[in-house]
Amino acid sequence: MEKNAKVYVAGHRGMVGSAIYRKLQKEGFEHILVKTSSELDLRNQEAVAQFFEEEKPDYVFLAAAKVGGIVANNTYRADFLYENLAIQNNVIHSAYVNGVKKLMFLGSSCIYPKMAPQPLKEDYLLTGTLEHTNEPYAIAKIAGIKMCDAYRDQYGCNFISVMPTNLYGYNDNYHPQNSHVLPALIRKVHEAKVNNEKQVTVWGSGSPLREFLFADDLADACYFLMENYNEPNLINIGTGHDLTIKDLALLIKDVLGFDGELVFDASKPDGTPRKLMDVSKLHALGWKHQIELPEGIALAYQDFESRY
Ligand SMILES: NC(=O)c1ccc[n+]([C@@H]2O[C@H](COP(=O)([O-])OP(=O)(O)OC[C@H]3O[C@@H](n4cnc5c(N)ncnc54)[C@H](OP(=O)(O)O)[C@@H]3O)[C@@H](O)[C@H]2O)c1
Ligand SMILES: C[C@@H]1O[C@H](OP(=O)(O)OP(=O)(O)OC[C@H]2O[C@@H](n3cnc4c(=O)[nH]c(N)nc43)[C@H](O)[C@@H]2O)[C@@H](O)[C@H](O)[C@@H]1O
Repeated sequence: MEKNAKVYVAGHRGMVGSAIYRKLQKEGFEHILVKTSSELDLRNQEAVAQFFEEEKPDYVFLAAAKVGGIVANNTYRADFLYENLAIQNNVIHSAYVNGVKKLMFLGSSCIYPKMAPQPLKEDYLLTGTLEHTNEPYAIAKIAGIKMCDAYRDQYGCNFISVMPTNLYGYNDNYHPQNSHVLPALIRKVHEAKVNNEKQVTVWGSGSPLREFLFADDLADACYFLMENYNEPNLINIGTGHDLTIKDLALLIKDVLGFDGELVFDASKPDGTPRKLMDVSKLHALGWKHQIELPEGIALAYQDFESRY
């Protein structure tokens, strides 16, 4: 990407979008285009078409989406399907109509079959049934991947799809019900500590395994792939390491300095037993993550404390 190119970051206020925005600023890009959802609702096809017609961005990072944890996905099933399909259909099609040089679509590790072999290879897409709790969201993301590849086949568009693992970091969502596990546990452990409570409730059994990548590492990977990856088909982005939810909770207790007990709420869903990404394709290209979990949790906690 030329430093004087016009780069549109859709979702620049979100955890991922803001990390990509920071990365582009650090790399010296002069024309970074951003819009809040109240300035430009990406579900509005006409508004998106007009925006692309007027602005004609050269590159697009599509980091705008309706995003949430397992309970949010399972509660707002229609919204996760409709809003994500609408956003990505409008942005990907308008990018084609207006000759965008390259677009990056962000998917998620939940696109893979619930019981796929681990670690998850990119080829496992559509080889089995999905996890029920986030199936609408996963279907939307799979549609986005297929749309990028179809526009490449028919119109020669250089639209790439990247599949990040579970993410955390600055500007995360700490909503008590709708957030992902890592920010939710930071919030719950913090509140137990400051309120002198003796225990913290962890959803599910604690036995599922999850992989976590710091969002600024993801932004670095997105920049690297925007510069170096021009192929059809998706590419995984992760650390290649995972841990149980129970061990994650114990680590967060340790980093935050809370000595209370963990209590497990079996009424909440476990979701996919494991979704460890095979990141050999990305490593072969020459990219590897930098921030390990203990350091990342400490950084995220500092951010949480500065905002709440
Ligand atoms: N978080 C994770 O663990 C994770 C893991 C894998 C992949 N991803 C992917 O990474 C991307 C970003 O996720 P995130 O965690 O950064 O989410 P986030 O923090 O919730 O940010 C989502 C962003 O999307 C924007 N947005 C939502 N609806 C919109 C609409 N109708 N019109 C315009 N903008 C809209 C929001 O804009 P405003 O702030 O202006 O309202 C917000 O900035 C998504 O594609 C997600 O699937 C996330
Ligand atoms: C990357 C994201 O992965 C998401 O799946 P997924 O990792 O199970 O989503 P999470 O909400 O992060 O849940 C991961 C695991 O953590 C457990 N967990 C324990 N305590 C909590 C808590 O307080 N809050 C939350 N949220 N979970 C908690 C949860 O039951 C589940 O087994 C998908 O729903 C999204 O679509 C997206 O793909």
